Amino acid sequence: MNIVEFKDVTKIYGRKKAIEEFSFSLGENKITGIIGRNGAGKTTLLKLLSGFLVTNSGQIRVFEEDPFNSLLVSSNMIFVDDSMSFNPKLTLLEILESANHFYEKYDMKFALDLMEYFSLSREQLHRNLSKGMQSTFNMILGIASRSPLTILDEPTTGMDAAVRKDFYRLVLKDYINHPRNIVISSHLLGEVEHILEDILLLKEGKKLLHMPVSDLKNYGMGLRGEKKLMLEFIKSQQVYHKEDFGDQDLFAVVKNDFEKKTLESIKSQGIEIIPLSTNDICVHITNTKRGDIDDILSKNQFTGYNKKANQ
Ligand SMILES: Nc1ncnc2c1ncn2[C@@H]1O[C@H](COP(=O)(O)OP(=O)(O)OP(=O)(O)O)[C@@H](O)[C@H]1O
Repeated sequence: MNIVEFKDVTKIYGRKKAIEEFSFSLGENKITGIIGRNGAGKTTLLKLLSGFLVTNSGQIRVFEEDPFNSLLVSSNMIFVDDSMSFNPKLTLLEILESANHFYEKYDMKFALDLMEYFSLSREQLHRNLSKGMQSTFNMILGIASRSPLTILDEPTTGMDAAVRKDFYRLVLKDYINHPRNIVISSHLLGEVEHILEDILLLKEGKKLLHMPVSDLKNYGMGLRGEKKLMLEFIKSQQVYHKEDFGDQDLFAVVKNDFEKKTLESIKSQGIEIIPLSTNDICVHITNTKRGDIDDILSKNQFTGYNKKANQ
């Protein structure tokens, strides 16, 4: 059974289409990464999924219901992000107690053990915690809920490196012991990919791909060779990125839908095949800019910003 179904979903803020004709589904018990650059639409997608936002068009089903105003969805789902707000008078213990009351599978002992491990005092108020400690507490609240649909929106914001490491280990181990659907958004695939099974990649509100992380490794590849030869070869390919490499060569990132014999033929012509990391593949296929940061730097290094000329 699919836990989540999106069919042609569009969400517009003013004139901005944050999510556009988006369709995907999530089966049972997986860790899925929602990956995309800043502004790609990750948070909007997760808020639609959680029933916090209504669509402009299209259909969403979560546990076979429209998530908006659904008690079934809210009691089986937890949404964790760094802007969670609580009654300011409640202590951390009281917040956990109310979650324990609401969520059927809540593991209060686990939550309290984690609080102790991360040096969070039960008597503290949430608003008095540092940013990183708030994220840590929110993560404890979310993981201990054991919600069938656990949504973590950029959960590591503000956490230091050691806490991040513990966080990823905790999510993975707890998921193995208590399988459920965990959806994590991030703009850093490299940081989360070791705990993900599937990746849903967004670009400018649209779905670019949804596949097992292991398949993403072969989705794109780097090619380098003599410029003229390369330009001739890549003109019939889907090219995500190209840049000069020295005076003579060109480097390009292309979609990998080549047959084995084509690869052998290009190698024999002197084009080198360069394997890319999944993170590099994501960066290149979600790139929206023309040129790169070096172009801006080289344009500005001698002149600087001339206020008068620009007035
Ligand atoms: N409440 C809003 N009103 C108007 N525009 C919005 C609103 N929320 C989001 N947007 C716009 O919708 C687009 C998608 O935003 P969203 O927050 O979903 O992206 P994101 O992928 O989560 O970004 P980030 O990684 O920077 O958090 C952006 O262009 C953003 O400016």
